[in-house]
Amino acid sequence: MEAPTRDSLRFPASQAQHIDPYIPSPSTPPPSNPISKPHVTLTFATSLDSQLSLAPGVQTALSGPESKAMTHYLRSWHDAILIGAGTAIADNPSLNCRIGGVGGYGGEGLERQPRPVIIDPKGRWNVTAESKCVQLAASGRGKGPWIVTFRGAFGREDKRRKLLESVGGAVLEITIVLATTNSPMPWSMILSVLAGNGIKSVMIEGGGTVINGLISPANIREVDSVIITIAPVWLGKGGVQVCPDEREQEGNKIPIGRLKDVKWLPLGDDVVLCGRPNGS
Ligand SMILES: NC(=O)C1=CN([C@@H]2O[C@H](COP(=O)(O)OP(=O)(O)OC[C@H]3O[C@@H](n4cnc5c(N)ncnc54)[C@H](OP(=O)(O)O)[C@@H]3O)[C@@H](O)[C@H]2O)C=CC1
Ligand SMILES: Nc1nc(O)c(N)c(N[C@@H]2O[C@H](COP(=O)(O)O)[C@@H](O)[C@H]2O)n1
Repeated sequence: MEAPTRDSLRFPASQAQHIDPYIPSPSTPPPSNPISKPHVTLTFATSLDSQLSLAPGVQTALSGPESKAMTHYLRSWHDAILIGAGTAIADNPSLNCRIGGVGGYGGEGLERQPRPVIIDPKGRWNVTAESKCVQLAASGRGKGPWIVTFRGAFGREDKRRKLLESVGGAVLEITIVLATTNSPMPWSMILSVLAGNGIKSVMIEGGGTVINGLISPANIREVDSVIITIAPVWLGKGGVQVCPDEREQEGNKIPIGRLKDVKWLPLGDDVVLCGRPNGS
């Protein structure tokens, strides 16, 4: 293995040992046989007022350097990293792993680089050769992105499809009859498409629509573990909030859910909360 590059990140083993039980890592490798659903780690950074960013469409740095390194450690142990179209458009993200020793940052080829996956049912993301994740794939520092979409959103001749394919990415199409054109894709279907394409573990990073959808009672069973960075900052009203729809039972409001196997890990100025949804 080559030496890690100067711009690579490092996450110490003394901290990684607390995270490893929640992810498919050396101590808990994924199964070798084909699976119907990948391991799902839901992971994001939030403010003290439960917000992901200052405003819709705005990227906001919340994680400090230590928790950012933790996120890249997670990226190094998942086959894929998934975001919604809103995040792809707002952030122009890299979606690669910059931990020293992985492919492109001192390691061989694309070893332990996650596959970027963007949920874009209507083909809203204007991915170009200048998009960061495309540039990284073209220069061997990340895998080509996959877009999961409805059949027809990207035509056969759509130049975005050809661009993705030229860097090892793809458009994965779902054919399904939904109640309305705005109905969400069922998460079970998204995850089964990923499993069918060899993905055994996926970390889902956001944004608000994706997270609130996954922590709703209908979908929370799809989530295996939750790793949340909490930054010591209030962003104020008007940001992108993590707050799922309320839940009622026999006319009374009840909690959406609670985590079990909880661990709190201070990392720099932030604290990282690990847990598993009760029932998973
Ligand atoms: N702090 C953090 O850790 C993170 C912060 N962010 C921030 O979050 C914000 C973006 O959040 P948001 O605007 O809610 O966008 P999202 O990234 O959640 O994307 C939402 C869009 O993705 C598509 N989508 C999501 N789920 C589904 C589904 N089940 N089926 C079909 N389509 C789906 C829809 O596209 P369509 O509308 O075309 O149907 C939807 O409008 C940005 O400001 C970003 O910076 C993002 C990630 C992490
Ligand atoms: N862990 C974390 N902390 C923050 O403060 C963030 N804003 C995010 N955002 C997520 O990371 C993506 C950007 O990552 P790259 O460095 O460009 O690879 C962004 O798209 C969000 O998914 N995450």
